[in-house]
Amino acid sequence: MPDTAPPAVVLLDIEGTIAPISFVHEVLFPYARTRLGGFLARHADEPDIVAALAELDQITPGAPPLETLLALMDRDAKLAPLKHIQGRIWAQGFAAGALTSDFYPDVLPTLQAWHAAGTTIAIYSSGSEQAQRLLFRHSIAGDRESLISAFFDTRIGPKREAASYAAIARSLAVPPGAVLFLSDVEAELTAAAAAGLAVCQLVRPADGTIAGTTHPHAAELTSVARQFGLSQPE
Ligand SMILES: CSCCC(=O)C(=O)COP(=O)(O)O
Ligand SMILES: [Mg+2]
Repeated sequence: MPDTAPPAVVLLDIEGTIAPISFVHEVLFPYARTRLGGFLARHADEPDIVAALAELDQITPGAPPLETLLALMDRDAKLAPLKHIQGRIWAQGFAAGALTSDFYPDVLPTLQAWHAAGTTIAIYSSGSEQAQRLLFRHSIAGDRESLISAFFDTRIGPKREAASYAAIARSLAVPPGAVLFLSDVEAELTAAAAAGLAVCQLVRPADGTIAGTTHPHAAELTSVARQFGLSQPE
């Protein structure tokens, strides 16, 4: 057992941490990409889409929105307006039953055990808050959104900047040291550690993640639970 108290809050990344990279890149991203043109044709006059396109226009002034969004998708840009539009398209896919979220097998049972033990669980992903909620609502085990107390996206700040993690701890009203952040990306963990969070890298064999040398690592959430004194699923 670890000699420090278990974290009060576990903050989790999505892609590569709780959901396979292949699901995000081979299912979600293509789903949004192929429907983007039709979506814009039907929804470009809705207030949230007008706002997202206006934000994009500040990045690439005067460029056609469809071309800009496709180019941003091609380089996997983690920009809030792109993420908002992807989230809106995925919402239609989930509602139609064309999409079901894919979590690693250890994820939902372990989150359930942590939640039952009173650990606060929060998400921090580049995906929009709406998209994050959809993922939990449409799990293969049914609606699991209630496991999660807070959802953070890049509106709170970039994932590779320490200030974002300090802002998340403030928003959760806990000291940074009470939060354990889990991600597959070393640069995100380094930023979180600089803000005073405890961190652990998820090194998922299925994703081919390479363990860094700086932070503790684990192949599954059950191993995270062992290392940090959190509950185990039954
Ligand atoms: C429904 S969540 C989609 C995740 C996403 O859009 C993405 O870019 C992955 O980013 P993460 O910060 O979770 O690695
Ligand atoms: Mg990730």
